[in-house]
Amino acid sequence: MTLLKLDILSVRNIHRATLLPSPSVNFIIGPNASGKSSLLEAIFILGRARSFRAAQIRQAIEFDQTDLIVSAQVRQQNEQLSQLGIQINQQKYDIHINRETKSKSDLAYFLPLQLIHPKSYRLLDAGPQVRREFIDWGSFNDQPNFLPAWRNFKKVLQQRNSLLKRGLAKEVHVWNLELVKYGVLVNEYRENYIRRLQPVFLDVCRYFLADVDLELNYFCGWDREQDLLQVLDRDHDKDMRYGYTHSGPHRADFKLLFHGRNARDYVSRGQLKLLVLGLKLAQVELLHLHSGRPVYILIDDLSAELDTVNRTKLVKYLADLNCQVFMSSTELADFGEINDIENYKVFHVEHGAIASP
Ligand SMILES: Nc1ncnc2c1ncn2[C@@H]1O[C@H](COP(=O)(O)OP(=O)(O)OP(=O)(O)O)[C@@H](O)[C@H]1O
Repeated sequence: MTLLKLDILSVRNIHRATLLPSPSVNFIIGPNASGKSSLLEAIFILGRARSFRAAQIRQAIEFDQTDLIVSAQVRQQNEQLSQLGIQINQQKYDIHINRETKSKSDLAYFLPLQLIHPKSYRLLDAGPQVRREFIDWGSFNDQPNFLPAWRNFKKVLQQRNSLLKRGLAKEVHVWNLELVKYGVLVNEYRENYIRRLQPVFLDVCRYFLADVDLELNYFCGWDREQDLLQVLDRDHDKDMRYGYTHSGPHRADFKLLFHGRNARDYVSRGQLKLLVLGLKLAQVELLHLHSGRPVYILIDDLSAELDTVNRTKLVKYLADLNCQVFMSSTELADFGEINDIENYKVFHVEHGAIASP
């Protein structure tokens, strides 16, 4: 799939822009505060109906404007052309794919986006929520049945926690079976995903980091020696006392072991960045391998902390991936040696205006 044409209206300092991107690598360059991240944010909004920088998507609407609009013409794998668009104002959002109204999850499934931006490098050393989101993004794209199981699990968990807070012990017991039913399912999808991701991740890492011993160590959110139902029974008094559910897939996490030790405590910042890139690119590769669905890759501010050799390697790797890539930096030289890359385009951003020479 390829984004053939992109139209942006009122996304931060981009008042109006139209782009005809390369199906391969697109370099976005410009001085600080010119609007490079805003351009990537516009593409992200088109695929996820949210911002990657602001908690409220309406913060991305240009000052003094009421609505933002991002739309695109996409060529699908079967060569069919599709139109998709999103319009957002202070109160609501409208998503359309081929003139039909769609949901956020339809959009996310239609336009799988992998975003790598400065905060992404906190994947391994931030709290577990970001790692669960990482696994869930992969599981969602990998298994169509993951999303309904995950939604049901969330609903049941909320219900159970509300009963715990109200001290309704009998009712809590009734909900345990439902929690186990969906919790076990969510966990199966996640475990299956991590199992298949691991070898792809090792391959990607071998390209960037020679000779490293790496292992993804998944924790499902409860003591695996016991059934989740037994664990809920065991935790019952504690759950009642604190008013929330202590064990279950909502506590899942993973560690990356680097020569047997927790990577985040031992590797250099550059290595940490390469490992996170390895994890994110492994997700792209797996999706591609498994379902043939290409992923759009957005990389904001590539240059920080990677040396020129690794930047050149990364750009070469991305150019060979057969995915459409958009990446930003202040200078073209920040992308390393790009002479061997075929079919790339450069977009200059200045004061919110985007030009391609
Ligand atoms: N809602 C908004 N409406 C208009 N302008 C905005 C809005 N939000 C932010 N801006 C401005 O848009 C400009 C572009 O910001 P952006 O983060 O896209 O720049 P950038 O080129 O990625 O910069 P850097 O290289 O410093 O990361 C900034 O001057 C910012 O203050």
